[in-house]
Amino acid sequence: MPVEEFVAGWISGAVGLILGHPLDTVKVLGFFKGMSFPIGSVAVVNSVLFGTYSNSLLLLSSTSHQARKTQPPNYGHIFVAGSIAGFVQAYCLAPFDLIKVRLQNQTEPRARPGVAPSQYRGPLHCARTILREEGPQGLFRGAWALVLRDTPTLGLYFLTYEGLSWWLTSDSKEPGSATMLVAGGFAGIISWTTATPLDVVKARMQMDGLKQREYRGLLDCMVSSARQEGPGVFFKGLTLNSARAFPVNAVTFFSYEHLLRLLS
Ligand SMILES: CN(C)C(=N)NCCC[C@H](N)C(=O)O
Repeated sequence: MPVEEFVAGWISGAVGLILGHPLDTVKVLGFFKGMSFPIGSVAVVNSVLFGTYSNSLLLLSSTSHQARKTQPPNYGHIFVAGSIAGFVQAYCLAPFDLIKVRLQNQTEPRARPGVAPSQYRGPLHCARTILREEGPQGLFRGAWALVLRDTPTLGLYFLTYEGLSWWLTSDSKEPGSATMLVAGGFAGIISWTTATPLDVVKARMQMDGLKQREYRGLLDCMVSSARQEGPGVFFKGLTLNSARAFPVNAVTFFSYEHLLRLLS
């Protein structure tokens, strides 16, 4: 199994996250809060994402990453391989994403005189508190919403990247850096636009375990959110998601492709 895609995915994920974390935290609350933690986790999850995608595509279409640049694989294979990767990485991502959202939602990162201290002192304390108060399943709160959010949208993510790359590159040539940046950026925007409704539901399910449980499940969360706030509630954060998705994923694919060329 080629492992260079896992290594390139790991490093490119870290590079993309650093660029996008401030906007991601503004979407949830604050700025560079809680970035140290997702750097390690999102980089690993990105490694799982790109490594699983590339090896699934190799199994489905028997074309290696290098060969795919001269002969385009079947777009159906790309979508299925991307969806498989989306499903697998969502389970790896779930506990890390939950801790990130809980930390980002804290208004007071450090105790101040006269202000009630935040519930979590950091990622490890957050994980220990969730395990103690909500049990092991507490670390997977919102996991189903994450799986439903990422499985189809990551199929679309890789389909957009491969399709645009192929369309922007003249025959039998390797995609240039500008193509990687543009195709990666649009892959990010299109996938995050379609992911936003379930991204909203996921964040609500992840915060639900904090105090008294408000939702009886994923469907109840969707129905009561729409009933209380109108269908527009599912597009909260769309602008921020899209604004951060272009640069983050442009840089992610750019660094991934160039690292692969170095490593293989
Ligand atoms: C729509 N979704 C969930 C995605 N496109 N995920 C894959 C890209 C993740 C990238 N590190 C980012 O934060 O945008």
